[in-house]
Amino acid sequence: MIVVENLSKQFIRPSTKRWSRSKGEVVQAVKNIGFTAEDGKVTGLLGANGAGKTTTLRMIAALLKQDGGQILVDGVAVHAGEQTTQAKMGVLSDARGLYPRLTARENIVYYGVLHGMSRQQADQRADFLAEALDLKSLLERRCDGFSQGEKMKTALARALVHDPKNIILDEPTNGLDVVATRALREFLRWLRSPEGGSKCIVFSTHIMQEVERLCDDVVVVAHGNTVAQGTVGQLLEQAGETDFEDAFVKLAFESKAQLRGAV
Ligand SMILES: Nc1ncnc2c1ncn2[C@@H]1O[C@H](COP(=O)(O)OP(=O)(O)OP(=O)(O)O)[C@@H](O)[C@H]1O
Repeated sequence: MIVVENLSKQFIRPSTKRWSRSKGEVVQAVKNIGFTAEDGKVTGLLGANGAGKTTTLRMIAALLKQDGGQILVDGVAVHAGEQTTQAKMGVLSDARGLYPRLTARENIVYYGVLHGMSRQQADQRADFLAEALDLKSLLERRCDGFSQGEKMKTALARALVHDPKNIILDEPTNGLDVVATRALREFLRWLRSPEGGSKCIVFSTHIMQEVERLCDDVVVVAHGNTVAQGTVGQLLEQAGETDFEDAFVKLAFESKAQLRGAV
């Protein structure tokens, strides 16, 4: 289970003016994000471009230090760069970061060994994940030259090699065709089921269909803030709409205008 409370993060974007004395522009990427993602559920972070989804997921994954707020993963506080919570999490970030000279299997096994698995265990797990993600024909190929979708599937298998209880996915269907997207959706449904281990899955997206088809719970993020959380049905009701896209636009953009006005 992942609990996020009052999360905030700003960046300084360096000045583009060569002789400027200013340190740069302050970008408040995350202002106040909070939500709970439960075990056995798929929680979707839904927001427009630049809403703060990736920044939030990177803080949950302990890849980036927050300025304020707290994150608990299975009751343990996340501290950026520390291993404590990383072992409990599988993270697929936007920078897929595979080693191009290694085969898909070597990439997956290497990661497993880093997580304390024996080579044999990691090898067996690579076979299992390759079967589940339709990756078998790629396992012994070097990642150099993989298509976007092939890279994504390999990176996903690598993120799941140590069978983590919590799974963080940043736009996982990016670059996947319709067949691969369906297969991934099926696999995520299995992971959240009791047979698949009742995993806690959090993923970011701006694709409405994905949210409607997969998410048990949706967190609407706008302009660095959580503006709504609930099931698709609850959000439709809250917005007074029958179409989910209309509901999202209402919740995200009308709240965004209000939040901007409040600053
Ligand atoms: N390292 C950084 N330096 C400066 N600004 C940043 C940095 N990382 C993110 N930002 C800014 O923070 C804001 C939120 O970015 P973030 O990537 O979290 O949004 P997002 O919701 O994931 O967007 P998208 O759907 O387009 O990926 C954006 O305005 C972005 O330009």
